[in-house]
Amino acid sequence: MDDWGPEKVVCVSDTRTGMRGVLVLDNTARGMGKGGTRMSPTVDVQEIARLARTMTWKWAAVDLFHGGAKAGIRGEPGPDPDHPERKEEILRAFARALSNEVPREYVLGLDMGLTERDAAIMRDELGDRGAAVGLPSALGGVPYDELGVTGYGVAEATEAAADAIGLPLRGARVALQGFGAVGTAAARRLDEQGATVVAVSTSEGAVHDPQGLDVPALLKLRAESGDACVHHYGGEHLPVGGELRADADILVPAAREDAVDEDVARTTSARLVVEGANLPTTPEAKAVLAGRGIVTVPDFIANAGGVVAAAFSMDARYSPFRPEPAQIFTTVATRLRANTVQVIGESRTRGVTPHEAATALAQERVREAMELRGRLPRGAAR
Ligand SMILES: NC(=O)c1ccc[n+]([C@@H]2O[C@H](COP(=O)([O-])OP(=O)(O)OC[C@H]3O[C@@H](n4cnc5c(N)ncnc54)[C@H](O)[C@@H]3O)[C@@H](O)[C@H]2O)c1
Repeated sequence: MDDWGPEKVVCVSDTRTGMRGVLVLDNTARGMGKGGTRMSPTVDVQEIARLARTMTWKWAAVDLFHGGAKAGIRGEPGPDPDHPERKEEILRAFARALSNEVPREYVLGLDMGLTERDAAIMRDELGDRGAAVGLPSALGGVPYDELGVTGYGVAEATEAAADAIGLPLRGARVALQGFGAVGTAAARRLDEQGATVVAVSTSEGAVHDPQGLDVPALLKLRAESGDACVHHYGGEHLPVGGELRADADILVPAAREDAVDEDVARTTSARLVVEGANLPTTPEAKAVLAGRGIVTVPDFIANAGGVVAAAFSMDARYSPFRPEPAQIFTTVATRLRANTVQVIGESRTRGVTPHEAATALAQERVREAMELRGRLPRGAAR
């Protein structure tokens, strides 16, 4: 709890189904609270409050008018063989318990542990078309991962950042960690942009070719055999993590947290790191990269494509028309490019890291909105 928020915390429970959950509205100065709904056995108020705060900064950094919020349901998200209806009962109980807040103050959505089908159930329970986003496409939802919106945005941010540091993307060598929803879409777009993708990994291993991998062939193998695609691709194979040490101009960690550690930061040949995953660089590594003059595009700037798509879904809730993917892609490209250039510029002028610059920018935007709405704490400097 501080001057930013949270504005409202609602804990809910239901003894009949055993449902326990929480909704946190963090800061709504720039617009109504929006953030996904997660289900995990360890959810607690503090975790959801922290994630809601992250959403406050994420929306402000991408300059879209929503505020920070997040919701969580405590429970096993997987199927319960002894009680197959249990998850649905819990989801319905959770949605009912929040009927005062949803959809006026919060819209249910997807995060860890929930699927599109779960979003459909919660929307059904509240009987309001506006109650949830993240719906299956048969109900008008936007399939972000299928479209590859986030990875596309990562590639657009990469091109803008490369331009900003005087490194033409055409011909630049890119090493990519992770070949899932984000990694595949980033690789596809980077290939279209003329970059040379020299290394790609999945949890099964990595493939490497200093002359450039055949990205369309790898994408085809990925569609056929998932993460095992790396075993079916010819050429040089590296162990998991080898891709981060490959000779490259640009590093795109798009798989997991803390992948770029101090050792990678000290030895990488890259001039640019673009964070496709959430929190892929340790704080120590960030400091080392900054010290070596290697520019990092922060996660909440580079992977905000999903957030932009979520904004379109929010807008489309009461419309009978499906949001047009072409319009989403254009907005993702324009916004993420502009934000990347602005954050790199500010980090140079202020002499701070891009992460610090991005956070400061987001905080200034929220502060300005609070001031305009008369929400600054008494005595705060105006
Ligand atoms: N999907 C989105 O729209 C989105 C939006 C914002 C942020 N993110 C973040 O991006 C990251 C990736 O998400 P995703 O949706 O692509 O997940 P995903 O599950 O679709 O794919 C993850 C990929 O990473 C690989 N991987 C896992 N551990 C690895 C390791 N140690 N080394 C190499 N590869 C490894 C997996 O094999 C898989 O190919 C996560 O941090 C996620 O939070 C995703």
